[in-house]
Amino acid sequence: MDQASGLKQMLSNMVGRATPSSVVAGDHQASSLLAAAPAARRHCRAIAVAGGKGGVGKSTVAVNLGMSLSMAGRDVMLLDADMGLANVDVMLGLTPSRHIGHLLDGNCTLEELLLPAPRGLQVVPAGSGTRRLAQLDNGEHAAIIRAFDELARPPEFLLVDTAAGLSDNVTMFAAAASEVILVVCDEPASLTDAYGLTKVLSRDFGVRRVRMVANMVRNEGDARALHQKLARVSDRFLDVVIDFSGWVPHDERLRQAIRRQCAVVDLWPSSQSALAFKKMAGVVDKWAEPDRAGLDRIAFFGGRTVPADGVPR
Ligand SMILES: Nc1ncnc2c1ncn2[C@@H]1O[C@H](COP(=O)(O)OP(=O)(O)OP(=O)(O)O)[C@@H](O)[C@H]1O
Repeated sequence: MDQASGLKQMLSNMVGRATPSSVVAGDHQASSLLAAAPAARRHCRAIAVAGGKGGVGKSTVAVNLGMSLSMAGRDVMLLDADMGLANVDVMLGLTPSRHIGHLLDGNCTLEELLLPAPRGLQVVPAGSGTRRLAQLDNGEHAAIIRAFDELARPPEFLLVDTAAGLSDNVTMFAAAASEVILVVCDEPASLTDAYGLTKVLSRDFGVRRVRMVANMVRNEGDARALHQKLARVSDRFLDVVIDFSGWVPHDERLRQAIRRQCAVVDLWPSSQSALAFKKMAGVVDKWAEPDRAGLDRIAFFGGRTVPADGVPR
């Protein structure tokens, strides 16, 4: 067994045995957006938003992309996976009374954790200032992943806002997701950290494709140049494709929205950054179904679909 298969097997085993008693399927809060869902079966997919470096805009992209998909009529959850240093709830002005630690301790179900955010988005908060959450072991990460996979009615999209760095906290969630968005900005440390994360995901977890989003750039030319820099090195040394999946301009409106604890796509939908997120959501919505081969049960929703009647198969 090679290293990647060994790790996958290990994670798979953990997923199989680590579910806390509280992590059970229950009633999913009805989403009014379902009315907008097409009659066809809806696919459920998890998208990890990562980047390696701190401060590059991972949470910003996760929140605004998630809300843009929600505004387009999709059923979207956002998991704040920056355990112990959560900030999605702060960015959106939400006041959670419970967090993922309560789920792991068996004190609530995942459904009870869901916090309604504006525009139909549902947020799963991670605790802040909680050392225990910052030190979760892989069994606990696996239990969180499994809780989503056991939802009676999974969402169409789960956005997972990951932490900075290369810890298991990041790699577990990114490896379980069907897609990884790599947020990169035009700084050497952002490029090297993004490359480092891609290397670990490809070498140790068999990830074969990541999607790069350039953030805080001046224009599309700069964004594509940034992508070229990263793709050139990874083409040479790694067995992974880095797709260009969009760019977000540096936008003072976005900063102002954050200060007001709002998503810019909600507060100023005509701003440059909001338009970029809207366009990105259109691209993400059209991504082909991920190839789940070899991912076994380490899965946020692997292969699951929900038909328009809401009854999972
Ligand atoms: N497109 C943008 N235009 C202007 N400012 C931005 C943009 N994207 C992000 N920022 C600024 O960068 C800050 C950091 O963004 P964010 O918190 O999303 O980064 P992060 O990668 O999630 O950080 P961490 O790893 O520390 O959680 C934001 O508070 C915001 O002020």
